[in-house]
Amino acid sequence: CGMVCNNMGVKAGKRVGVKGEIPASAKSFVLNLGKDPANIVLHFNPRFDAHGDVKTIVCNSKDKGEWGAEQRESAFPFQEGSHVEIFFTHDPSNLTITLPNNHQFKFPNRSGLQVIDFLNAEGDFIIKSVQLE
Ligand SMILES: C=CCO[C@@H]1O[C@H](CO)[C@@H](O[C@@H]2O[C@H](CO)[C@H](O)[C@H](OCc3cn(Cc4cccc(/C=C\CN=C(N)N)c4)nn3)[C@H]2O)[C@H](O)[C@H]1NC(C)=O
Repeated sequence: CGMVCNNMGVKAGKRVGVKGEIPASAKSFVLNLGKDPANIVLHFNPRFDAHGDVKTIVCNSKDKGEWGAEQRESAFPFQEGSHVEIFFTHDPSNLTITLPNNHQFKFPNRSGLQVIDFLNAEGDFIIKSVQLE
């Protein structure tokens, strides 16, 4: 599995910037943000070709280990074999995700999580830097 960050202490209004490499053979990658692995406020899952989804961002949440309802985004500014930077910020109601082409979308903060302490990457993404600002 990929990199794991704990105790990040990212409060509402602060931003997390994740830089990483997407390999040429990428099918799918995940960035999870939340409190811990069982309490994910945003499961961010761009799918190049996975689970029947093609070039679709699937987002979800996990509360005490239970998945919520999926939300699909049509914007897909990702290419296999590239370097990207993705920004995440949150407030008590929503997370705002800023994608490489500056496209933004929101995902509800279903748990109302105040502080994002946990970040991990799974699948076809090699984290190069995590910036807390
Ligand atoms: C239509 C049939 C029934 O409905 C489907 O049912 C699936 C199973 O429930 C859901 O799928 C699940 O959706 C969840 C979000 O809701 C998570 O994403 C979960 O994955 C959790 C996960 C896996 N991982 C490891 C990982 C992640 C990415 C890549 C790799 C490995 C390599 C790939 N690279 C290659 N091979 N080069 C490994 N981390 N977290 C995913 O299985 C589908 O969305 C859903 N589709 C729809 C339309 O409803």
